[in-house]
Parts: sequence; structure tokens; C-alpha cells
Amino acid sequence: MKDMIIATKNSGKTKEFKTFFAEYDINAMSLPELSHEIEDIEETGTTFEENAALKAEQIAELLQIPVLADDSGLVIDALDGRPGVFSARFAGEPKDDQKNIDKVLAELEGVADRTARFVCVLAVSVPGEKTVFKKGYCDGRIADAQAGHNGFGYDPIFIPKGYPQTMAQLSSDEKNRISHRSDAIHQLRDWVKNLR
Ligand SMILES: O=c1nc[nH]c2c1ncn2[C@H]1C[C@H](O)[C@@H](COP(=O)(O)OP(=O)(O)OP(=O)(O)O)O1
Ligand SMILES: [Mg+2]
Repeated sequence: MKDMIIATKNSGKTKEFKTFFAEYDINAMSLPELSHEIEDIEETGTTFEENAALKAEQIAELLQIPVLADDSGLVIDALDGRPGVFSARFAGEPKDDQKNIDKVLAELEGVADRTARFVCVLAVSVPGEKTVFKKGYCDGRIADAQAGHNGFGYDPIFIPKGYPQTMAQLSSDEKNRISHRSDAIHQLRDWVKNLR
């Protein structure tokens, strides 16, 4: 089994990557699982691509091994695309999923157009090579109230298109079939196979 470093400290993302990569017999390891502590990388970019590249390239440079990073977020049409790249810290620092959910629901109170999408950009950095990007989407809308306890982040208020319930009410298998992260990771399939 081969190791793959995922440049994330998010346990929800990590769980999903472990499931995806296990299919390819790859052991996905997140930053908190490494033997030495890795400092937070400042997400100073204005796009998902820039932030994903910052995370992947800095960790790949530091460790001198291939690294995958994920920058993702929730894009809401009625909010002109917010919270977008600022999804993690929408309600301020330190990041707090519940506060972020409350802020979205408050901003959308009385708003009829609730269409939104999750976006996930994956960046793969191999030391000395050009960074590769893949982008995935999951269309849906924002619920009137939160529901469900599965997943992480904004899952309790996101209703995927074609479903009656929120992402947080779906099983992890179901989420992993339809999510923005799964969309992006499946585009990396060939690259992942070559890693073996
Ligand atoms: O499947 C998802 N289901 C629900 N919410 C999600 C999902 N995917 C991303 N999100 C939200 C969580 C966070 O508010 C932001 C990601 O921010 P983002 O900077 O990429 O991740 P993060 O700071 O949590 O961890 P890290 O940078 O260490 O990978 O979008
Ligand atoms: Mg982050």
C-alpha cells in the first residue's frame, strides 16, 4: 500500500479522502497524522485554485513528496457567490461550522432564490513538476432550516439537486457518490492509478 499526503487539517475531508483512496489501495494521510507538526498555511488566494495550490505546493516543497490539497466551499447565487473561497471563515475566526450555517440562514431569510453549489478544487503538487488541478461541483439549494448530523461543514443546510433531504441526512456512501469532492477526485483517477 502506498501513502498519499493530503494537505488538510479538516477531519471531514480526510475521512472522505481515505474512503476514495482505499479503493486504489492508497493510504491517505492528513497533516495531523504526520509525525511532526505542520504549521497552518495561510489561504491568501482569491480563487479555489490559488488556495489549493498554496496548500499543495508548500507541503510538497517541505516534505519533498507528492501532495494533494483540496480547497472547497459553498457558492450561493443570491449572495453573489458568497461565501465562496471564504466559506471556512464566513462567520469569523476561529472557523466554526455552526456559526457559518447560522450566518447563511440569516442572510437568506425571506430569500426565495436558494440555488447554490458546492465547489471542490483539487491540486496535486509533485516536487519539480507543474501543479495539476481538477474541479468538481455539486448543484443544489439551501434548506430553510438545518437537518441531519452526517458529513461536515455546510452539509446540514445543503439539499443536493434531485434529493428531498440535506447532504447531512445522506449516508456517507451516498454523499461520496454525488459530492463535488467525488466529482473532482474521479477526474484524477488516471493520475492516482499511476501513483501505484
Ligand atoms: O463536502 C462538504 N460539505 C460541507 N461543507 C463543505 C464541504 N466541502 C467544503 N465545505 C466547506 C467547509 C469549509 O467551511 C469550507 C472549506 O474550506 P477549506 O479552506 O477548503 O477547508 P478547511 O479550512 O476546513 O481545511 P483545510 O484548508 O485544512 O483543507 O467549505
Ligand atoms: Mg482552509
